[in-house]
Amino acid sequence: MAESAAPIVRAIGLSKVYGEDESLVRAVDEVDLEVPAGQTLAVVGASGCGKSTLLHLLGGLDRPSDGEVWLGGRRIDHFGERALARLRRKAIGFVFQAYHLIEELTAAENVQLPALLAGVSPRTARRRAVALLDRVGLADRAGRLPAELSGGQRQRVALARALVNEPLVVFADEPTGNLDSAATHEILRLFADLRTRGQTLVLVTHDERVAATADRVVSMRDGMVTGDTGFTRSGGAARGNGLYGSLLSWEG
Ligand SMILES: Nc1ncnc2c1ncn2[C@@H]1O[C@H](COP(=O)(O)OP(=O)(O)OP(=O)(O)O)[C@@H](O)[C@H]1O
Repeated sequence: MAESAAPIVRAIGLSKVYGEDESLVRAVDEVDLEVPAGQTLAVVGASGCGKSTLLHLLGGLDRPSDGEVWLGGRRIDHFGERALARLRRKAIGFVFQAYHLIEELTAAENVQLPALLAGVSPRTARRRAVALLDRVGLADRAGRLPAELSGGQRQRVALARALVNEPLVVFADEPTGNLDSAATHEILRLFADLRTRGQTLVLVTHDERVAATADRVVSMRDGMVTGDTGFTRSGGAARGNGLYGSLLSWEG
């Protein structure tokens, strides 16, 4: 079908330059990339090669110096700030190494927050949070503050939060970077579950165990893509609801 042909994430000649003259850094240098619906892409490479910058550009957290970013068939790199913020809130889930949970809010409140900000009713937001915390194995921790949770538990809350608006794509930046191997294993199990459900996922990682779970691994050096396994698994079934619901509501 025509709509399944458009990749969820697409970068064309994507570049980000910092500084100028002698201090000029090509953090991302003319990267072309496509991630079809339902695929998991891992981006690997040495520290400073541009992985996080690439992820930030793809997720609309940062603006490219040159090139194009497309999400769900729409070009987003020249969206205004408000449209970008709305897009991030409704159509993208982010998971960061440092969790970025709000310390004053309980696990359930942290998960609900992006839904409330996206205009979902409190009742629905609460229902989604309960279901997602259950899915990540934390139903019994819903009322705890982040400080009362382990690192692995915090990251599972962050993952539940990333999913609360049924995003088109989840971007994860070193999601296991602060975790021990048991907690890493648990996050990998949840990523595997996401793949089964057809969630498109792009993750940046140093960890070979994490990269090994992806359908495709792209390696970077000096801002450029220097290796690419290509997709090794045919695309999962893209979920109807979240996918098209998110698309339709971007500019709402
Ligand atoms: N705001 C900025 N200003 C100037 N240079 C920057 C900025 N952000 C990143 N850089 C530079 O861009 C390059 C790529 O950085 P980036 O953080 O994307 O790399 P990375 O591969 O994610 O590294 P790490 O694995 O250590 O997180 C580096 O040389 C970095 O110093």
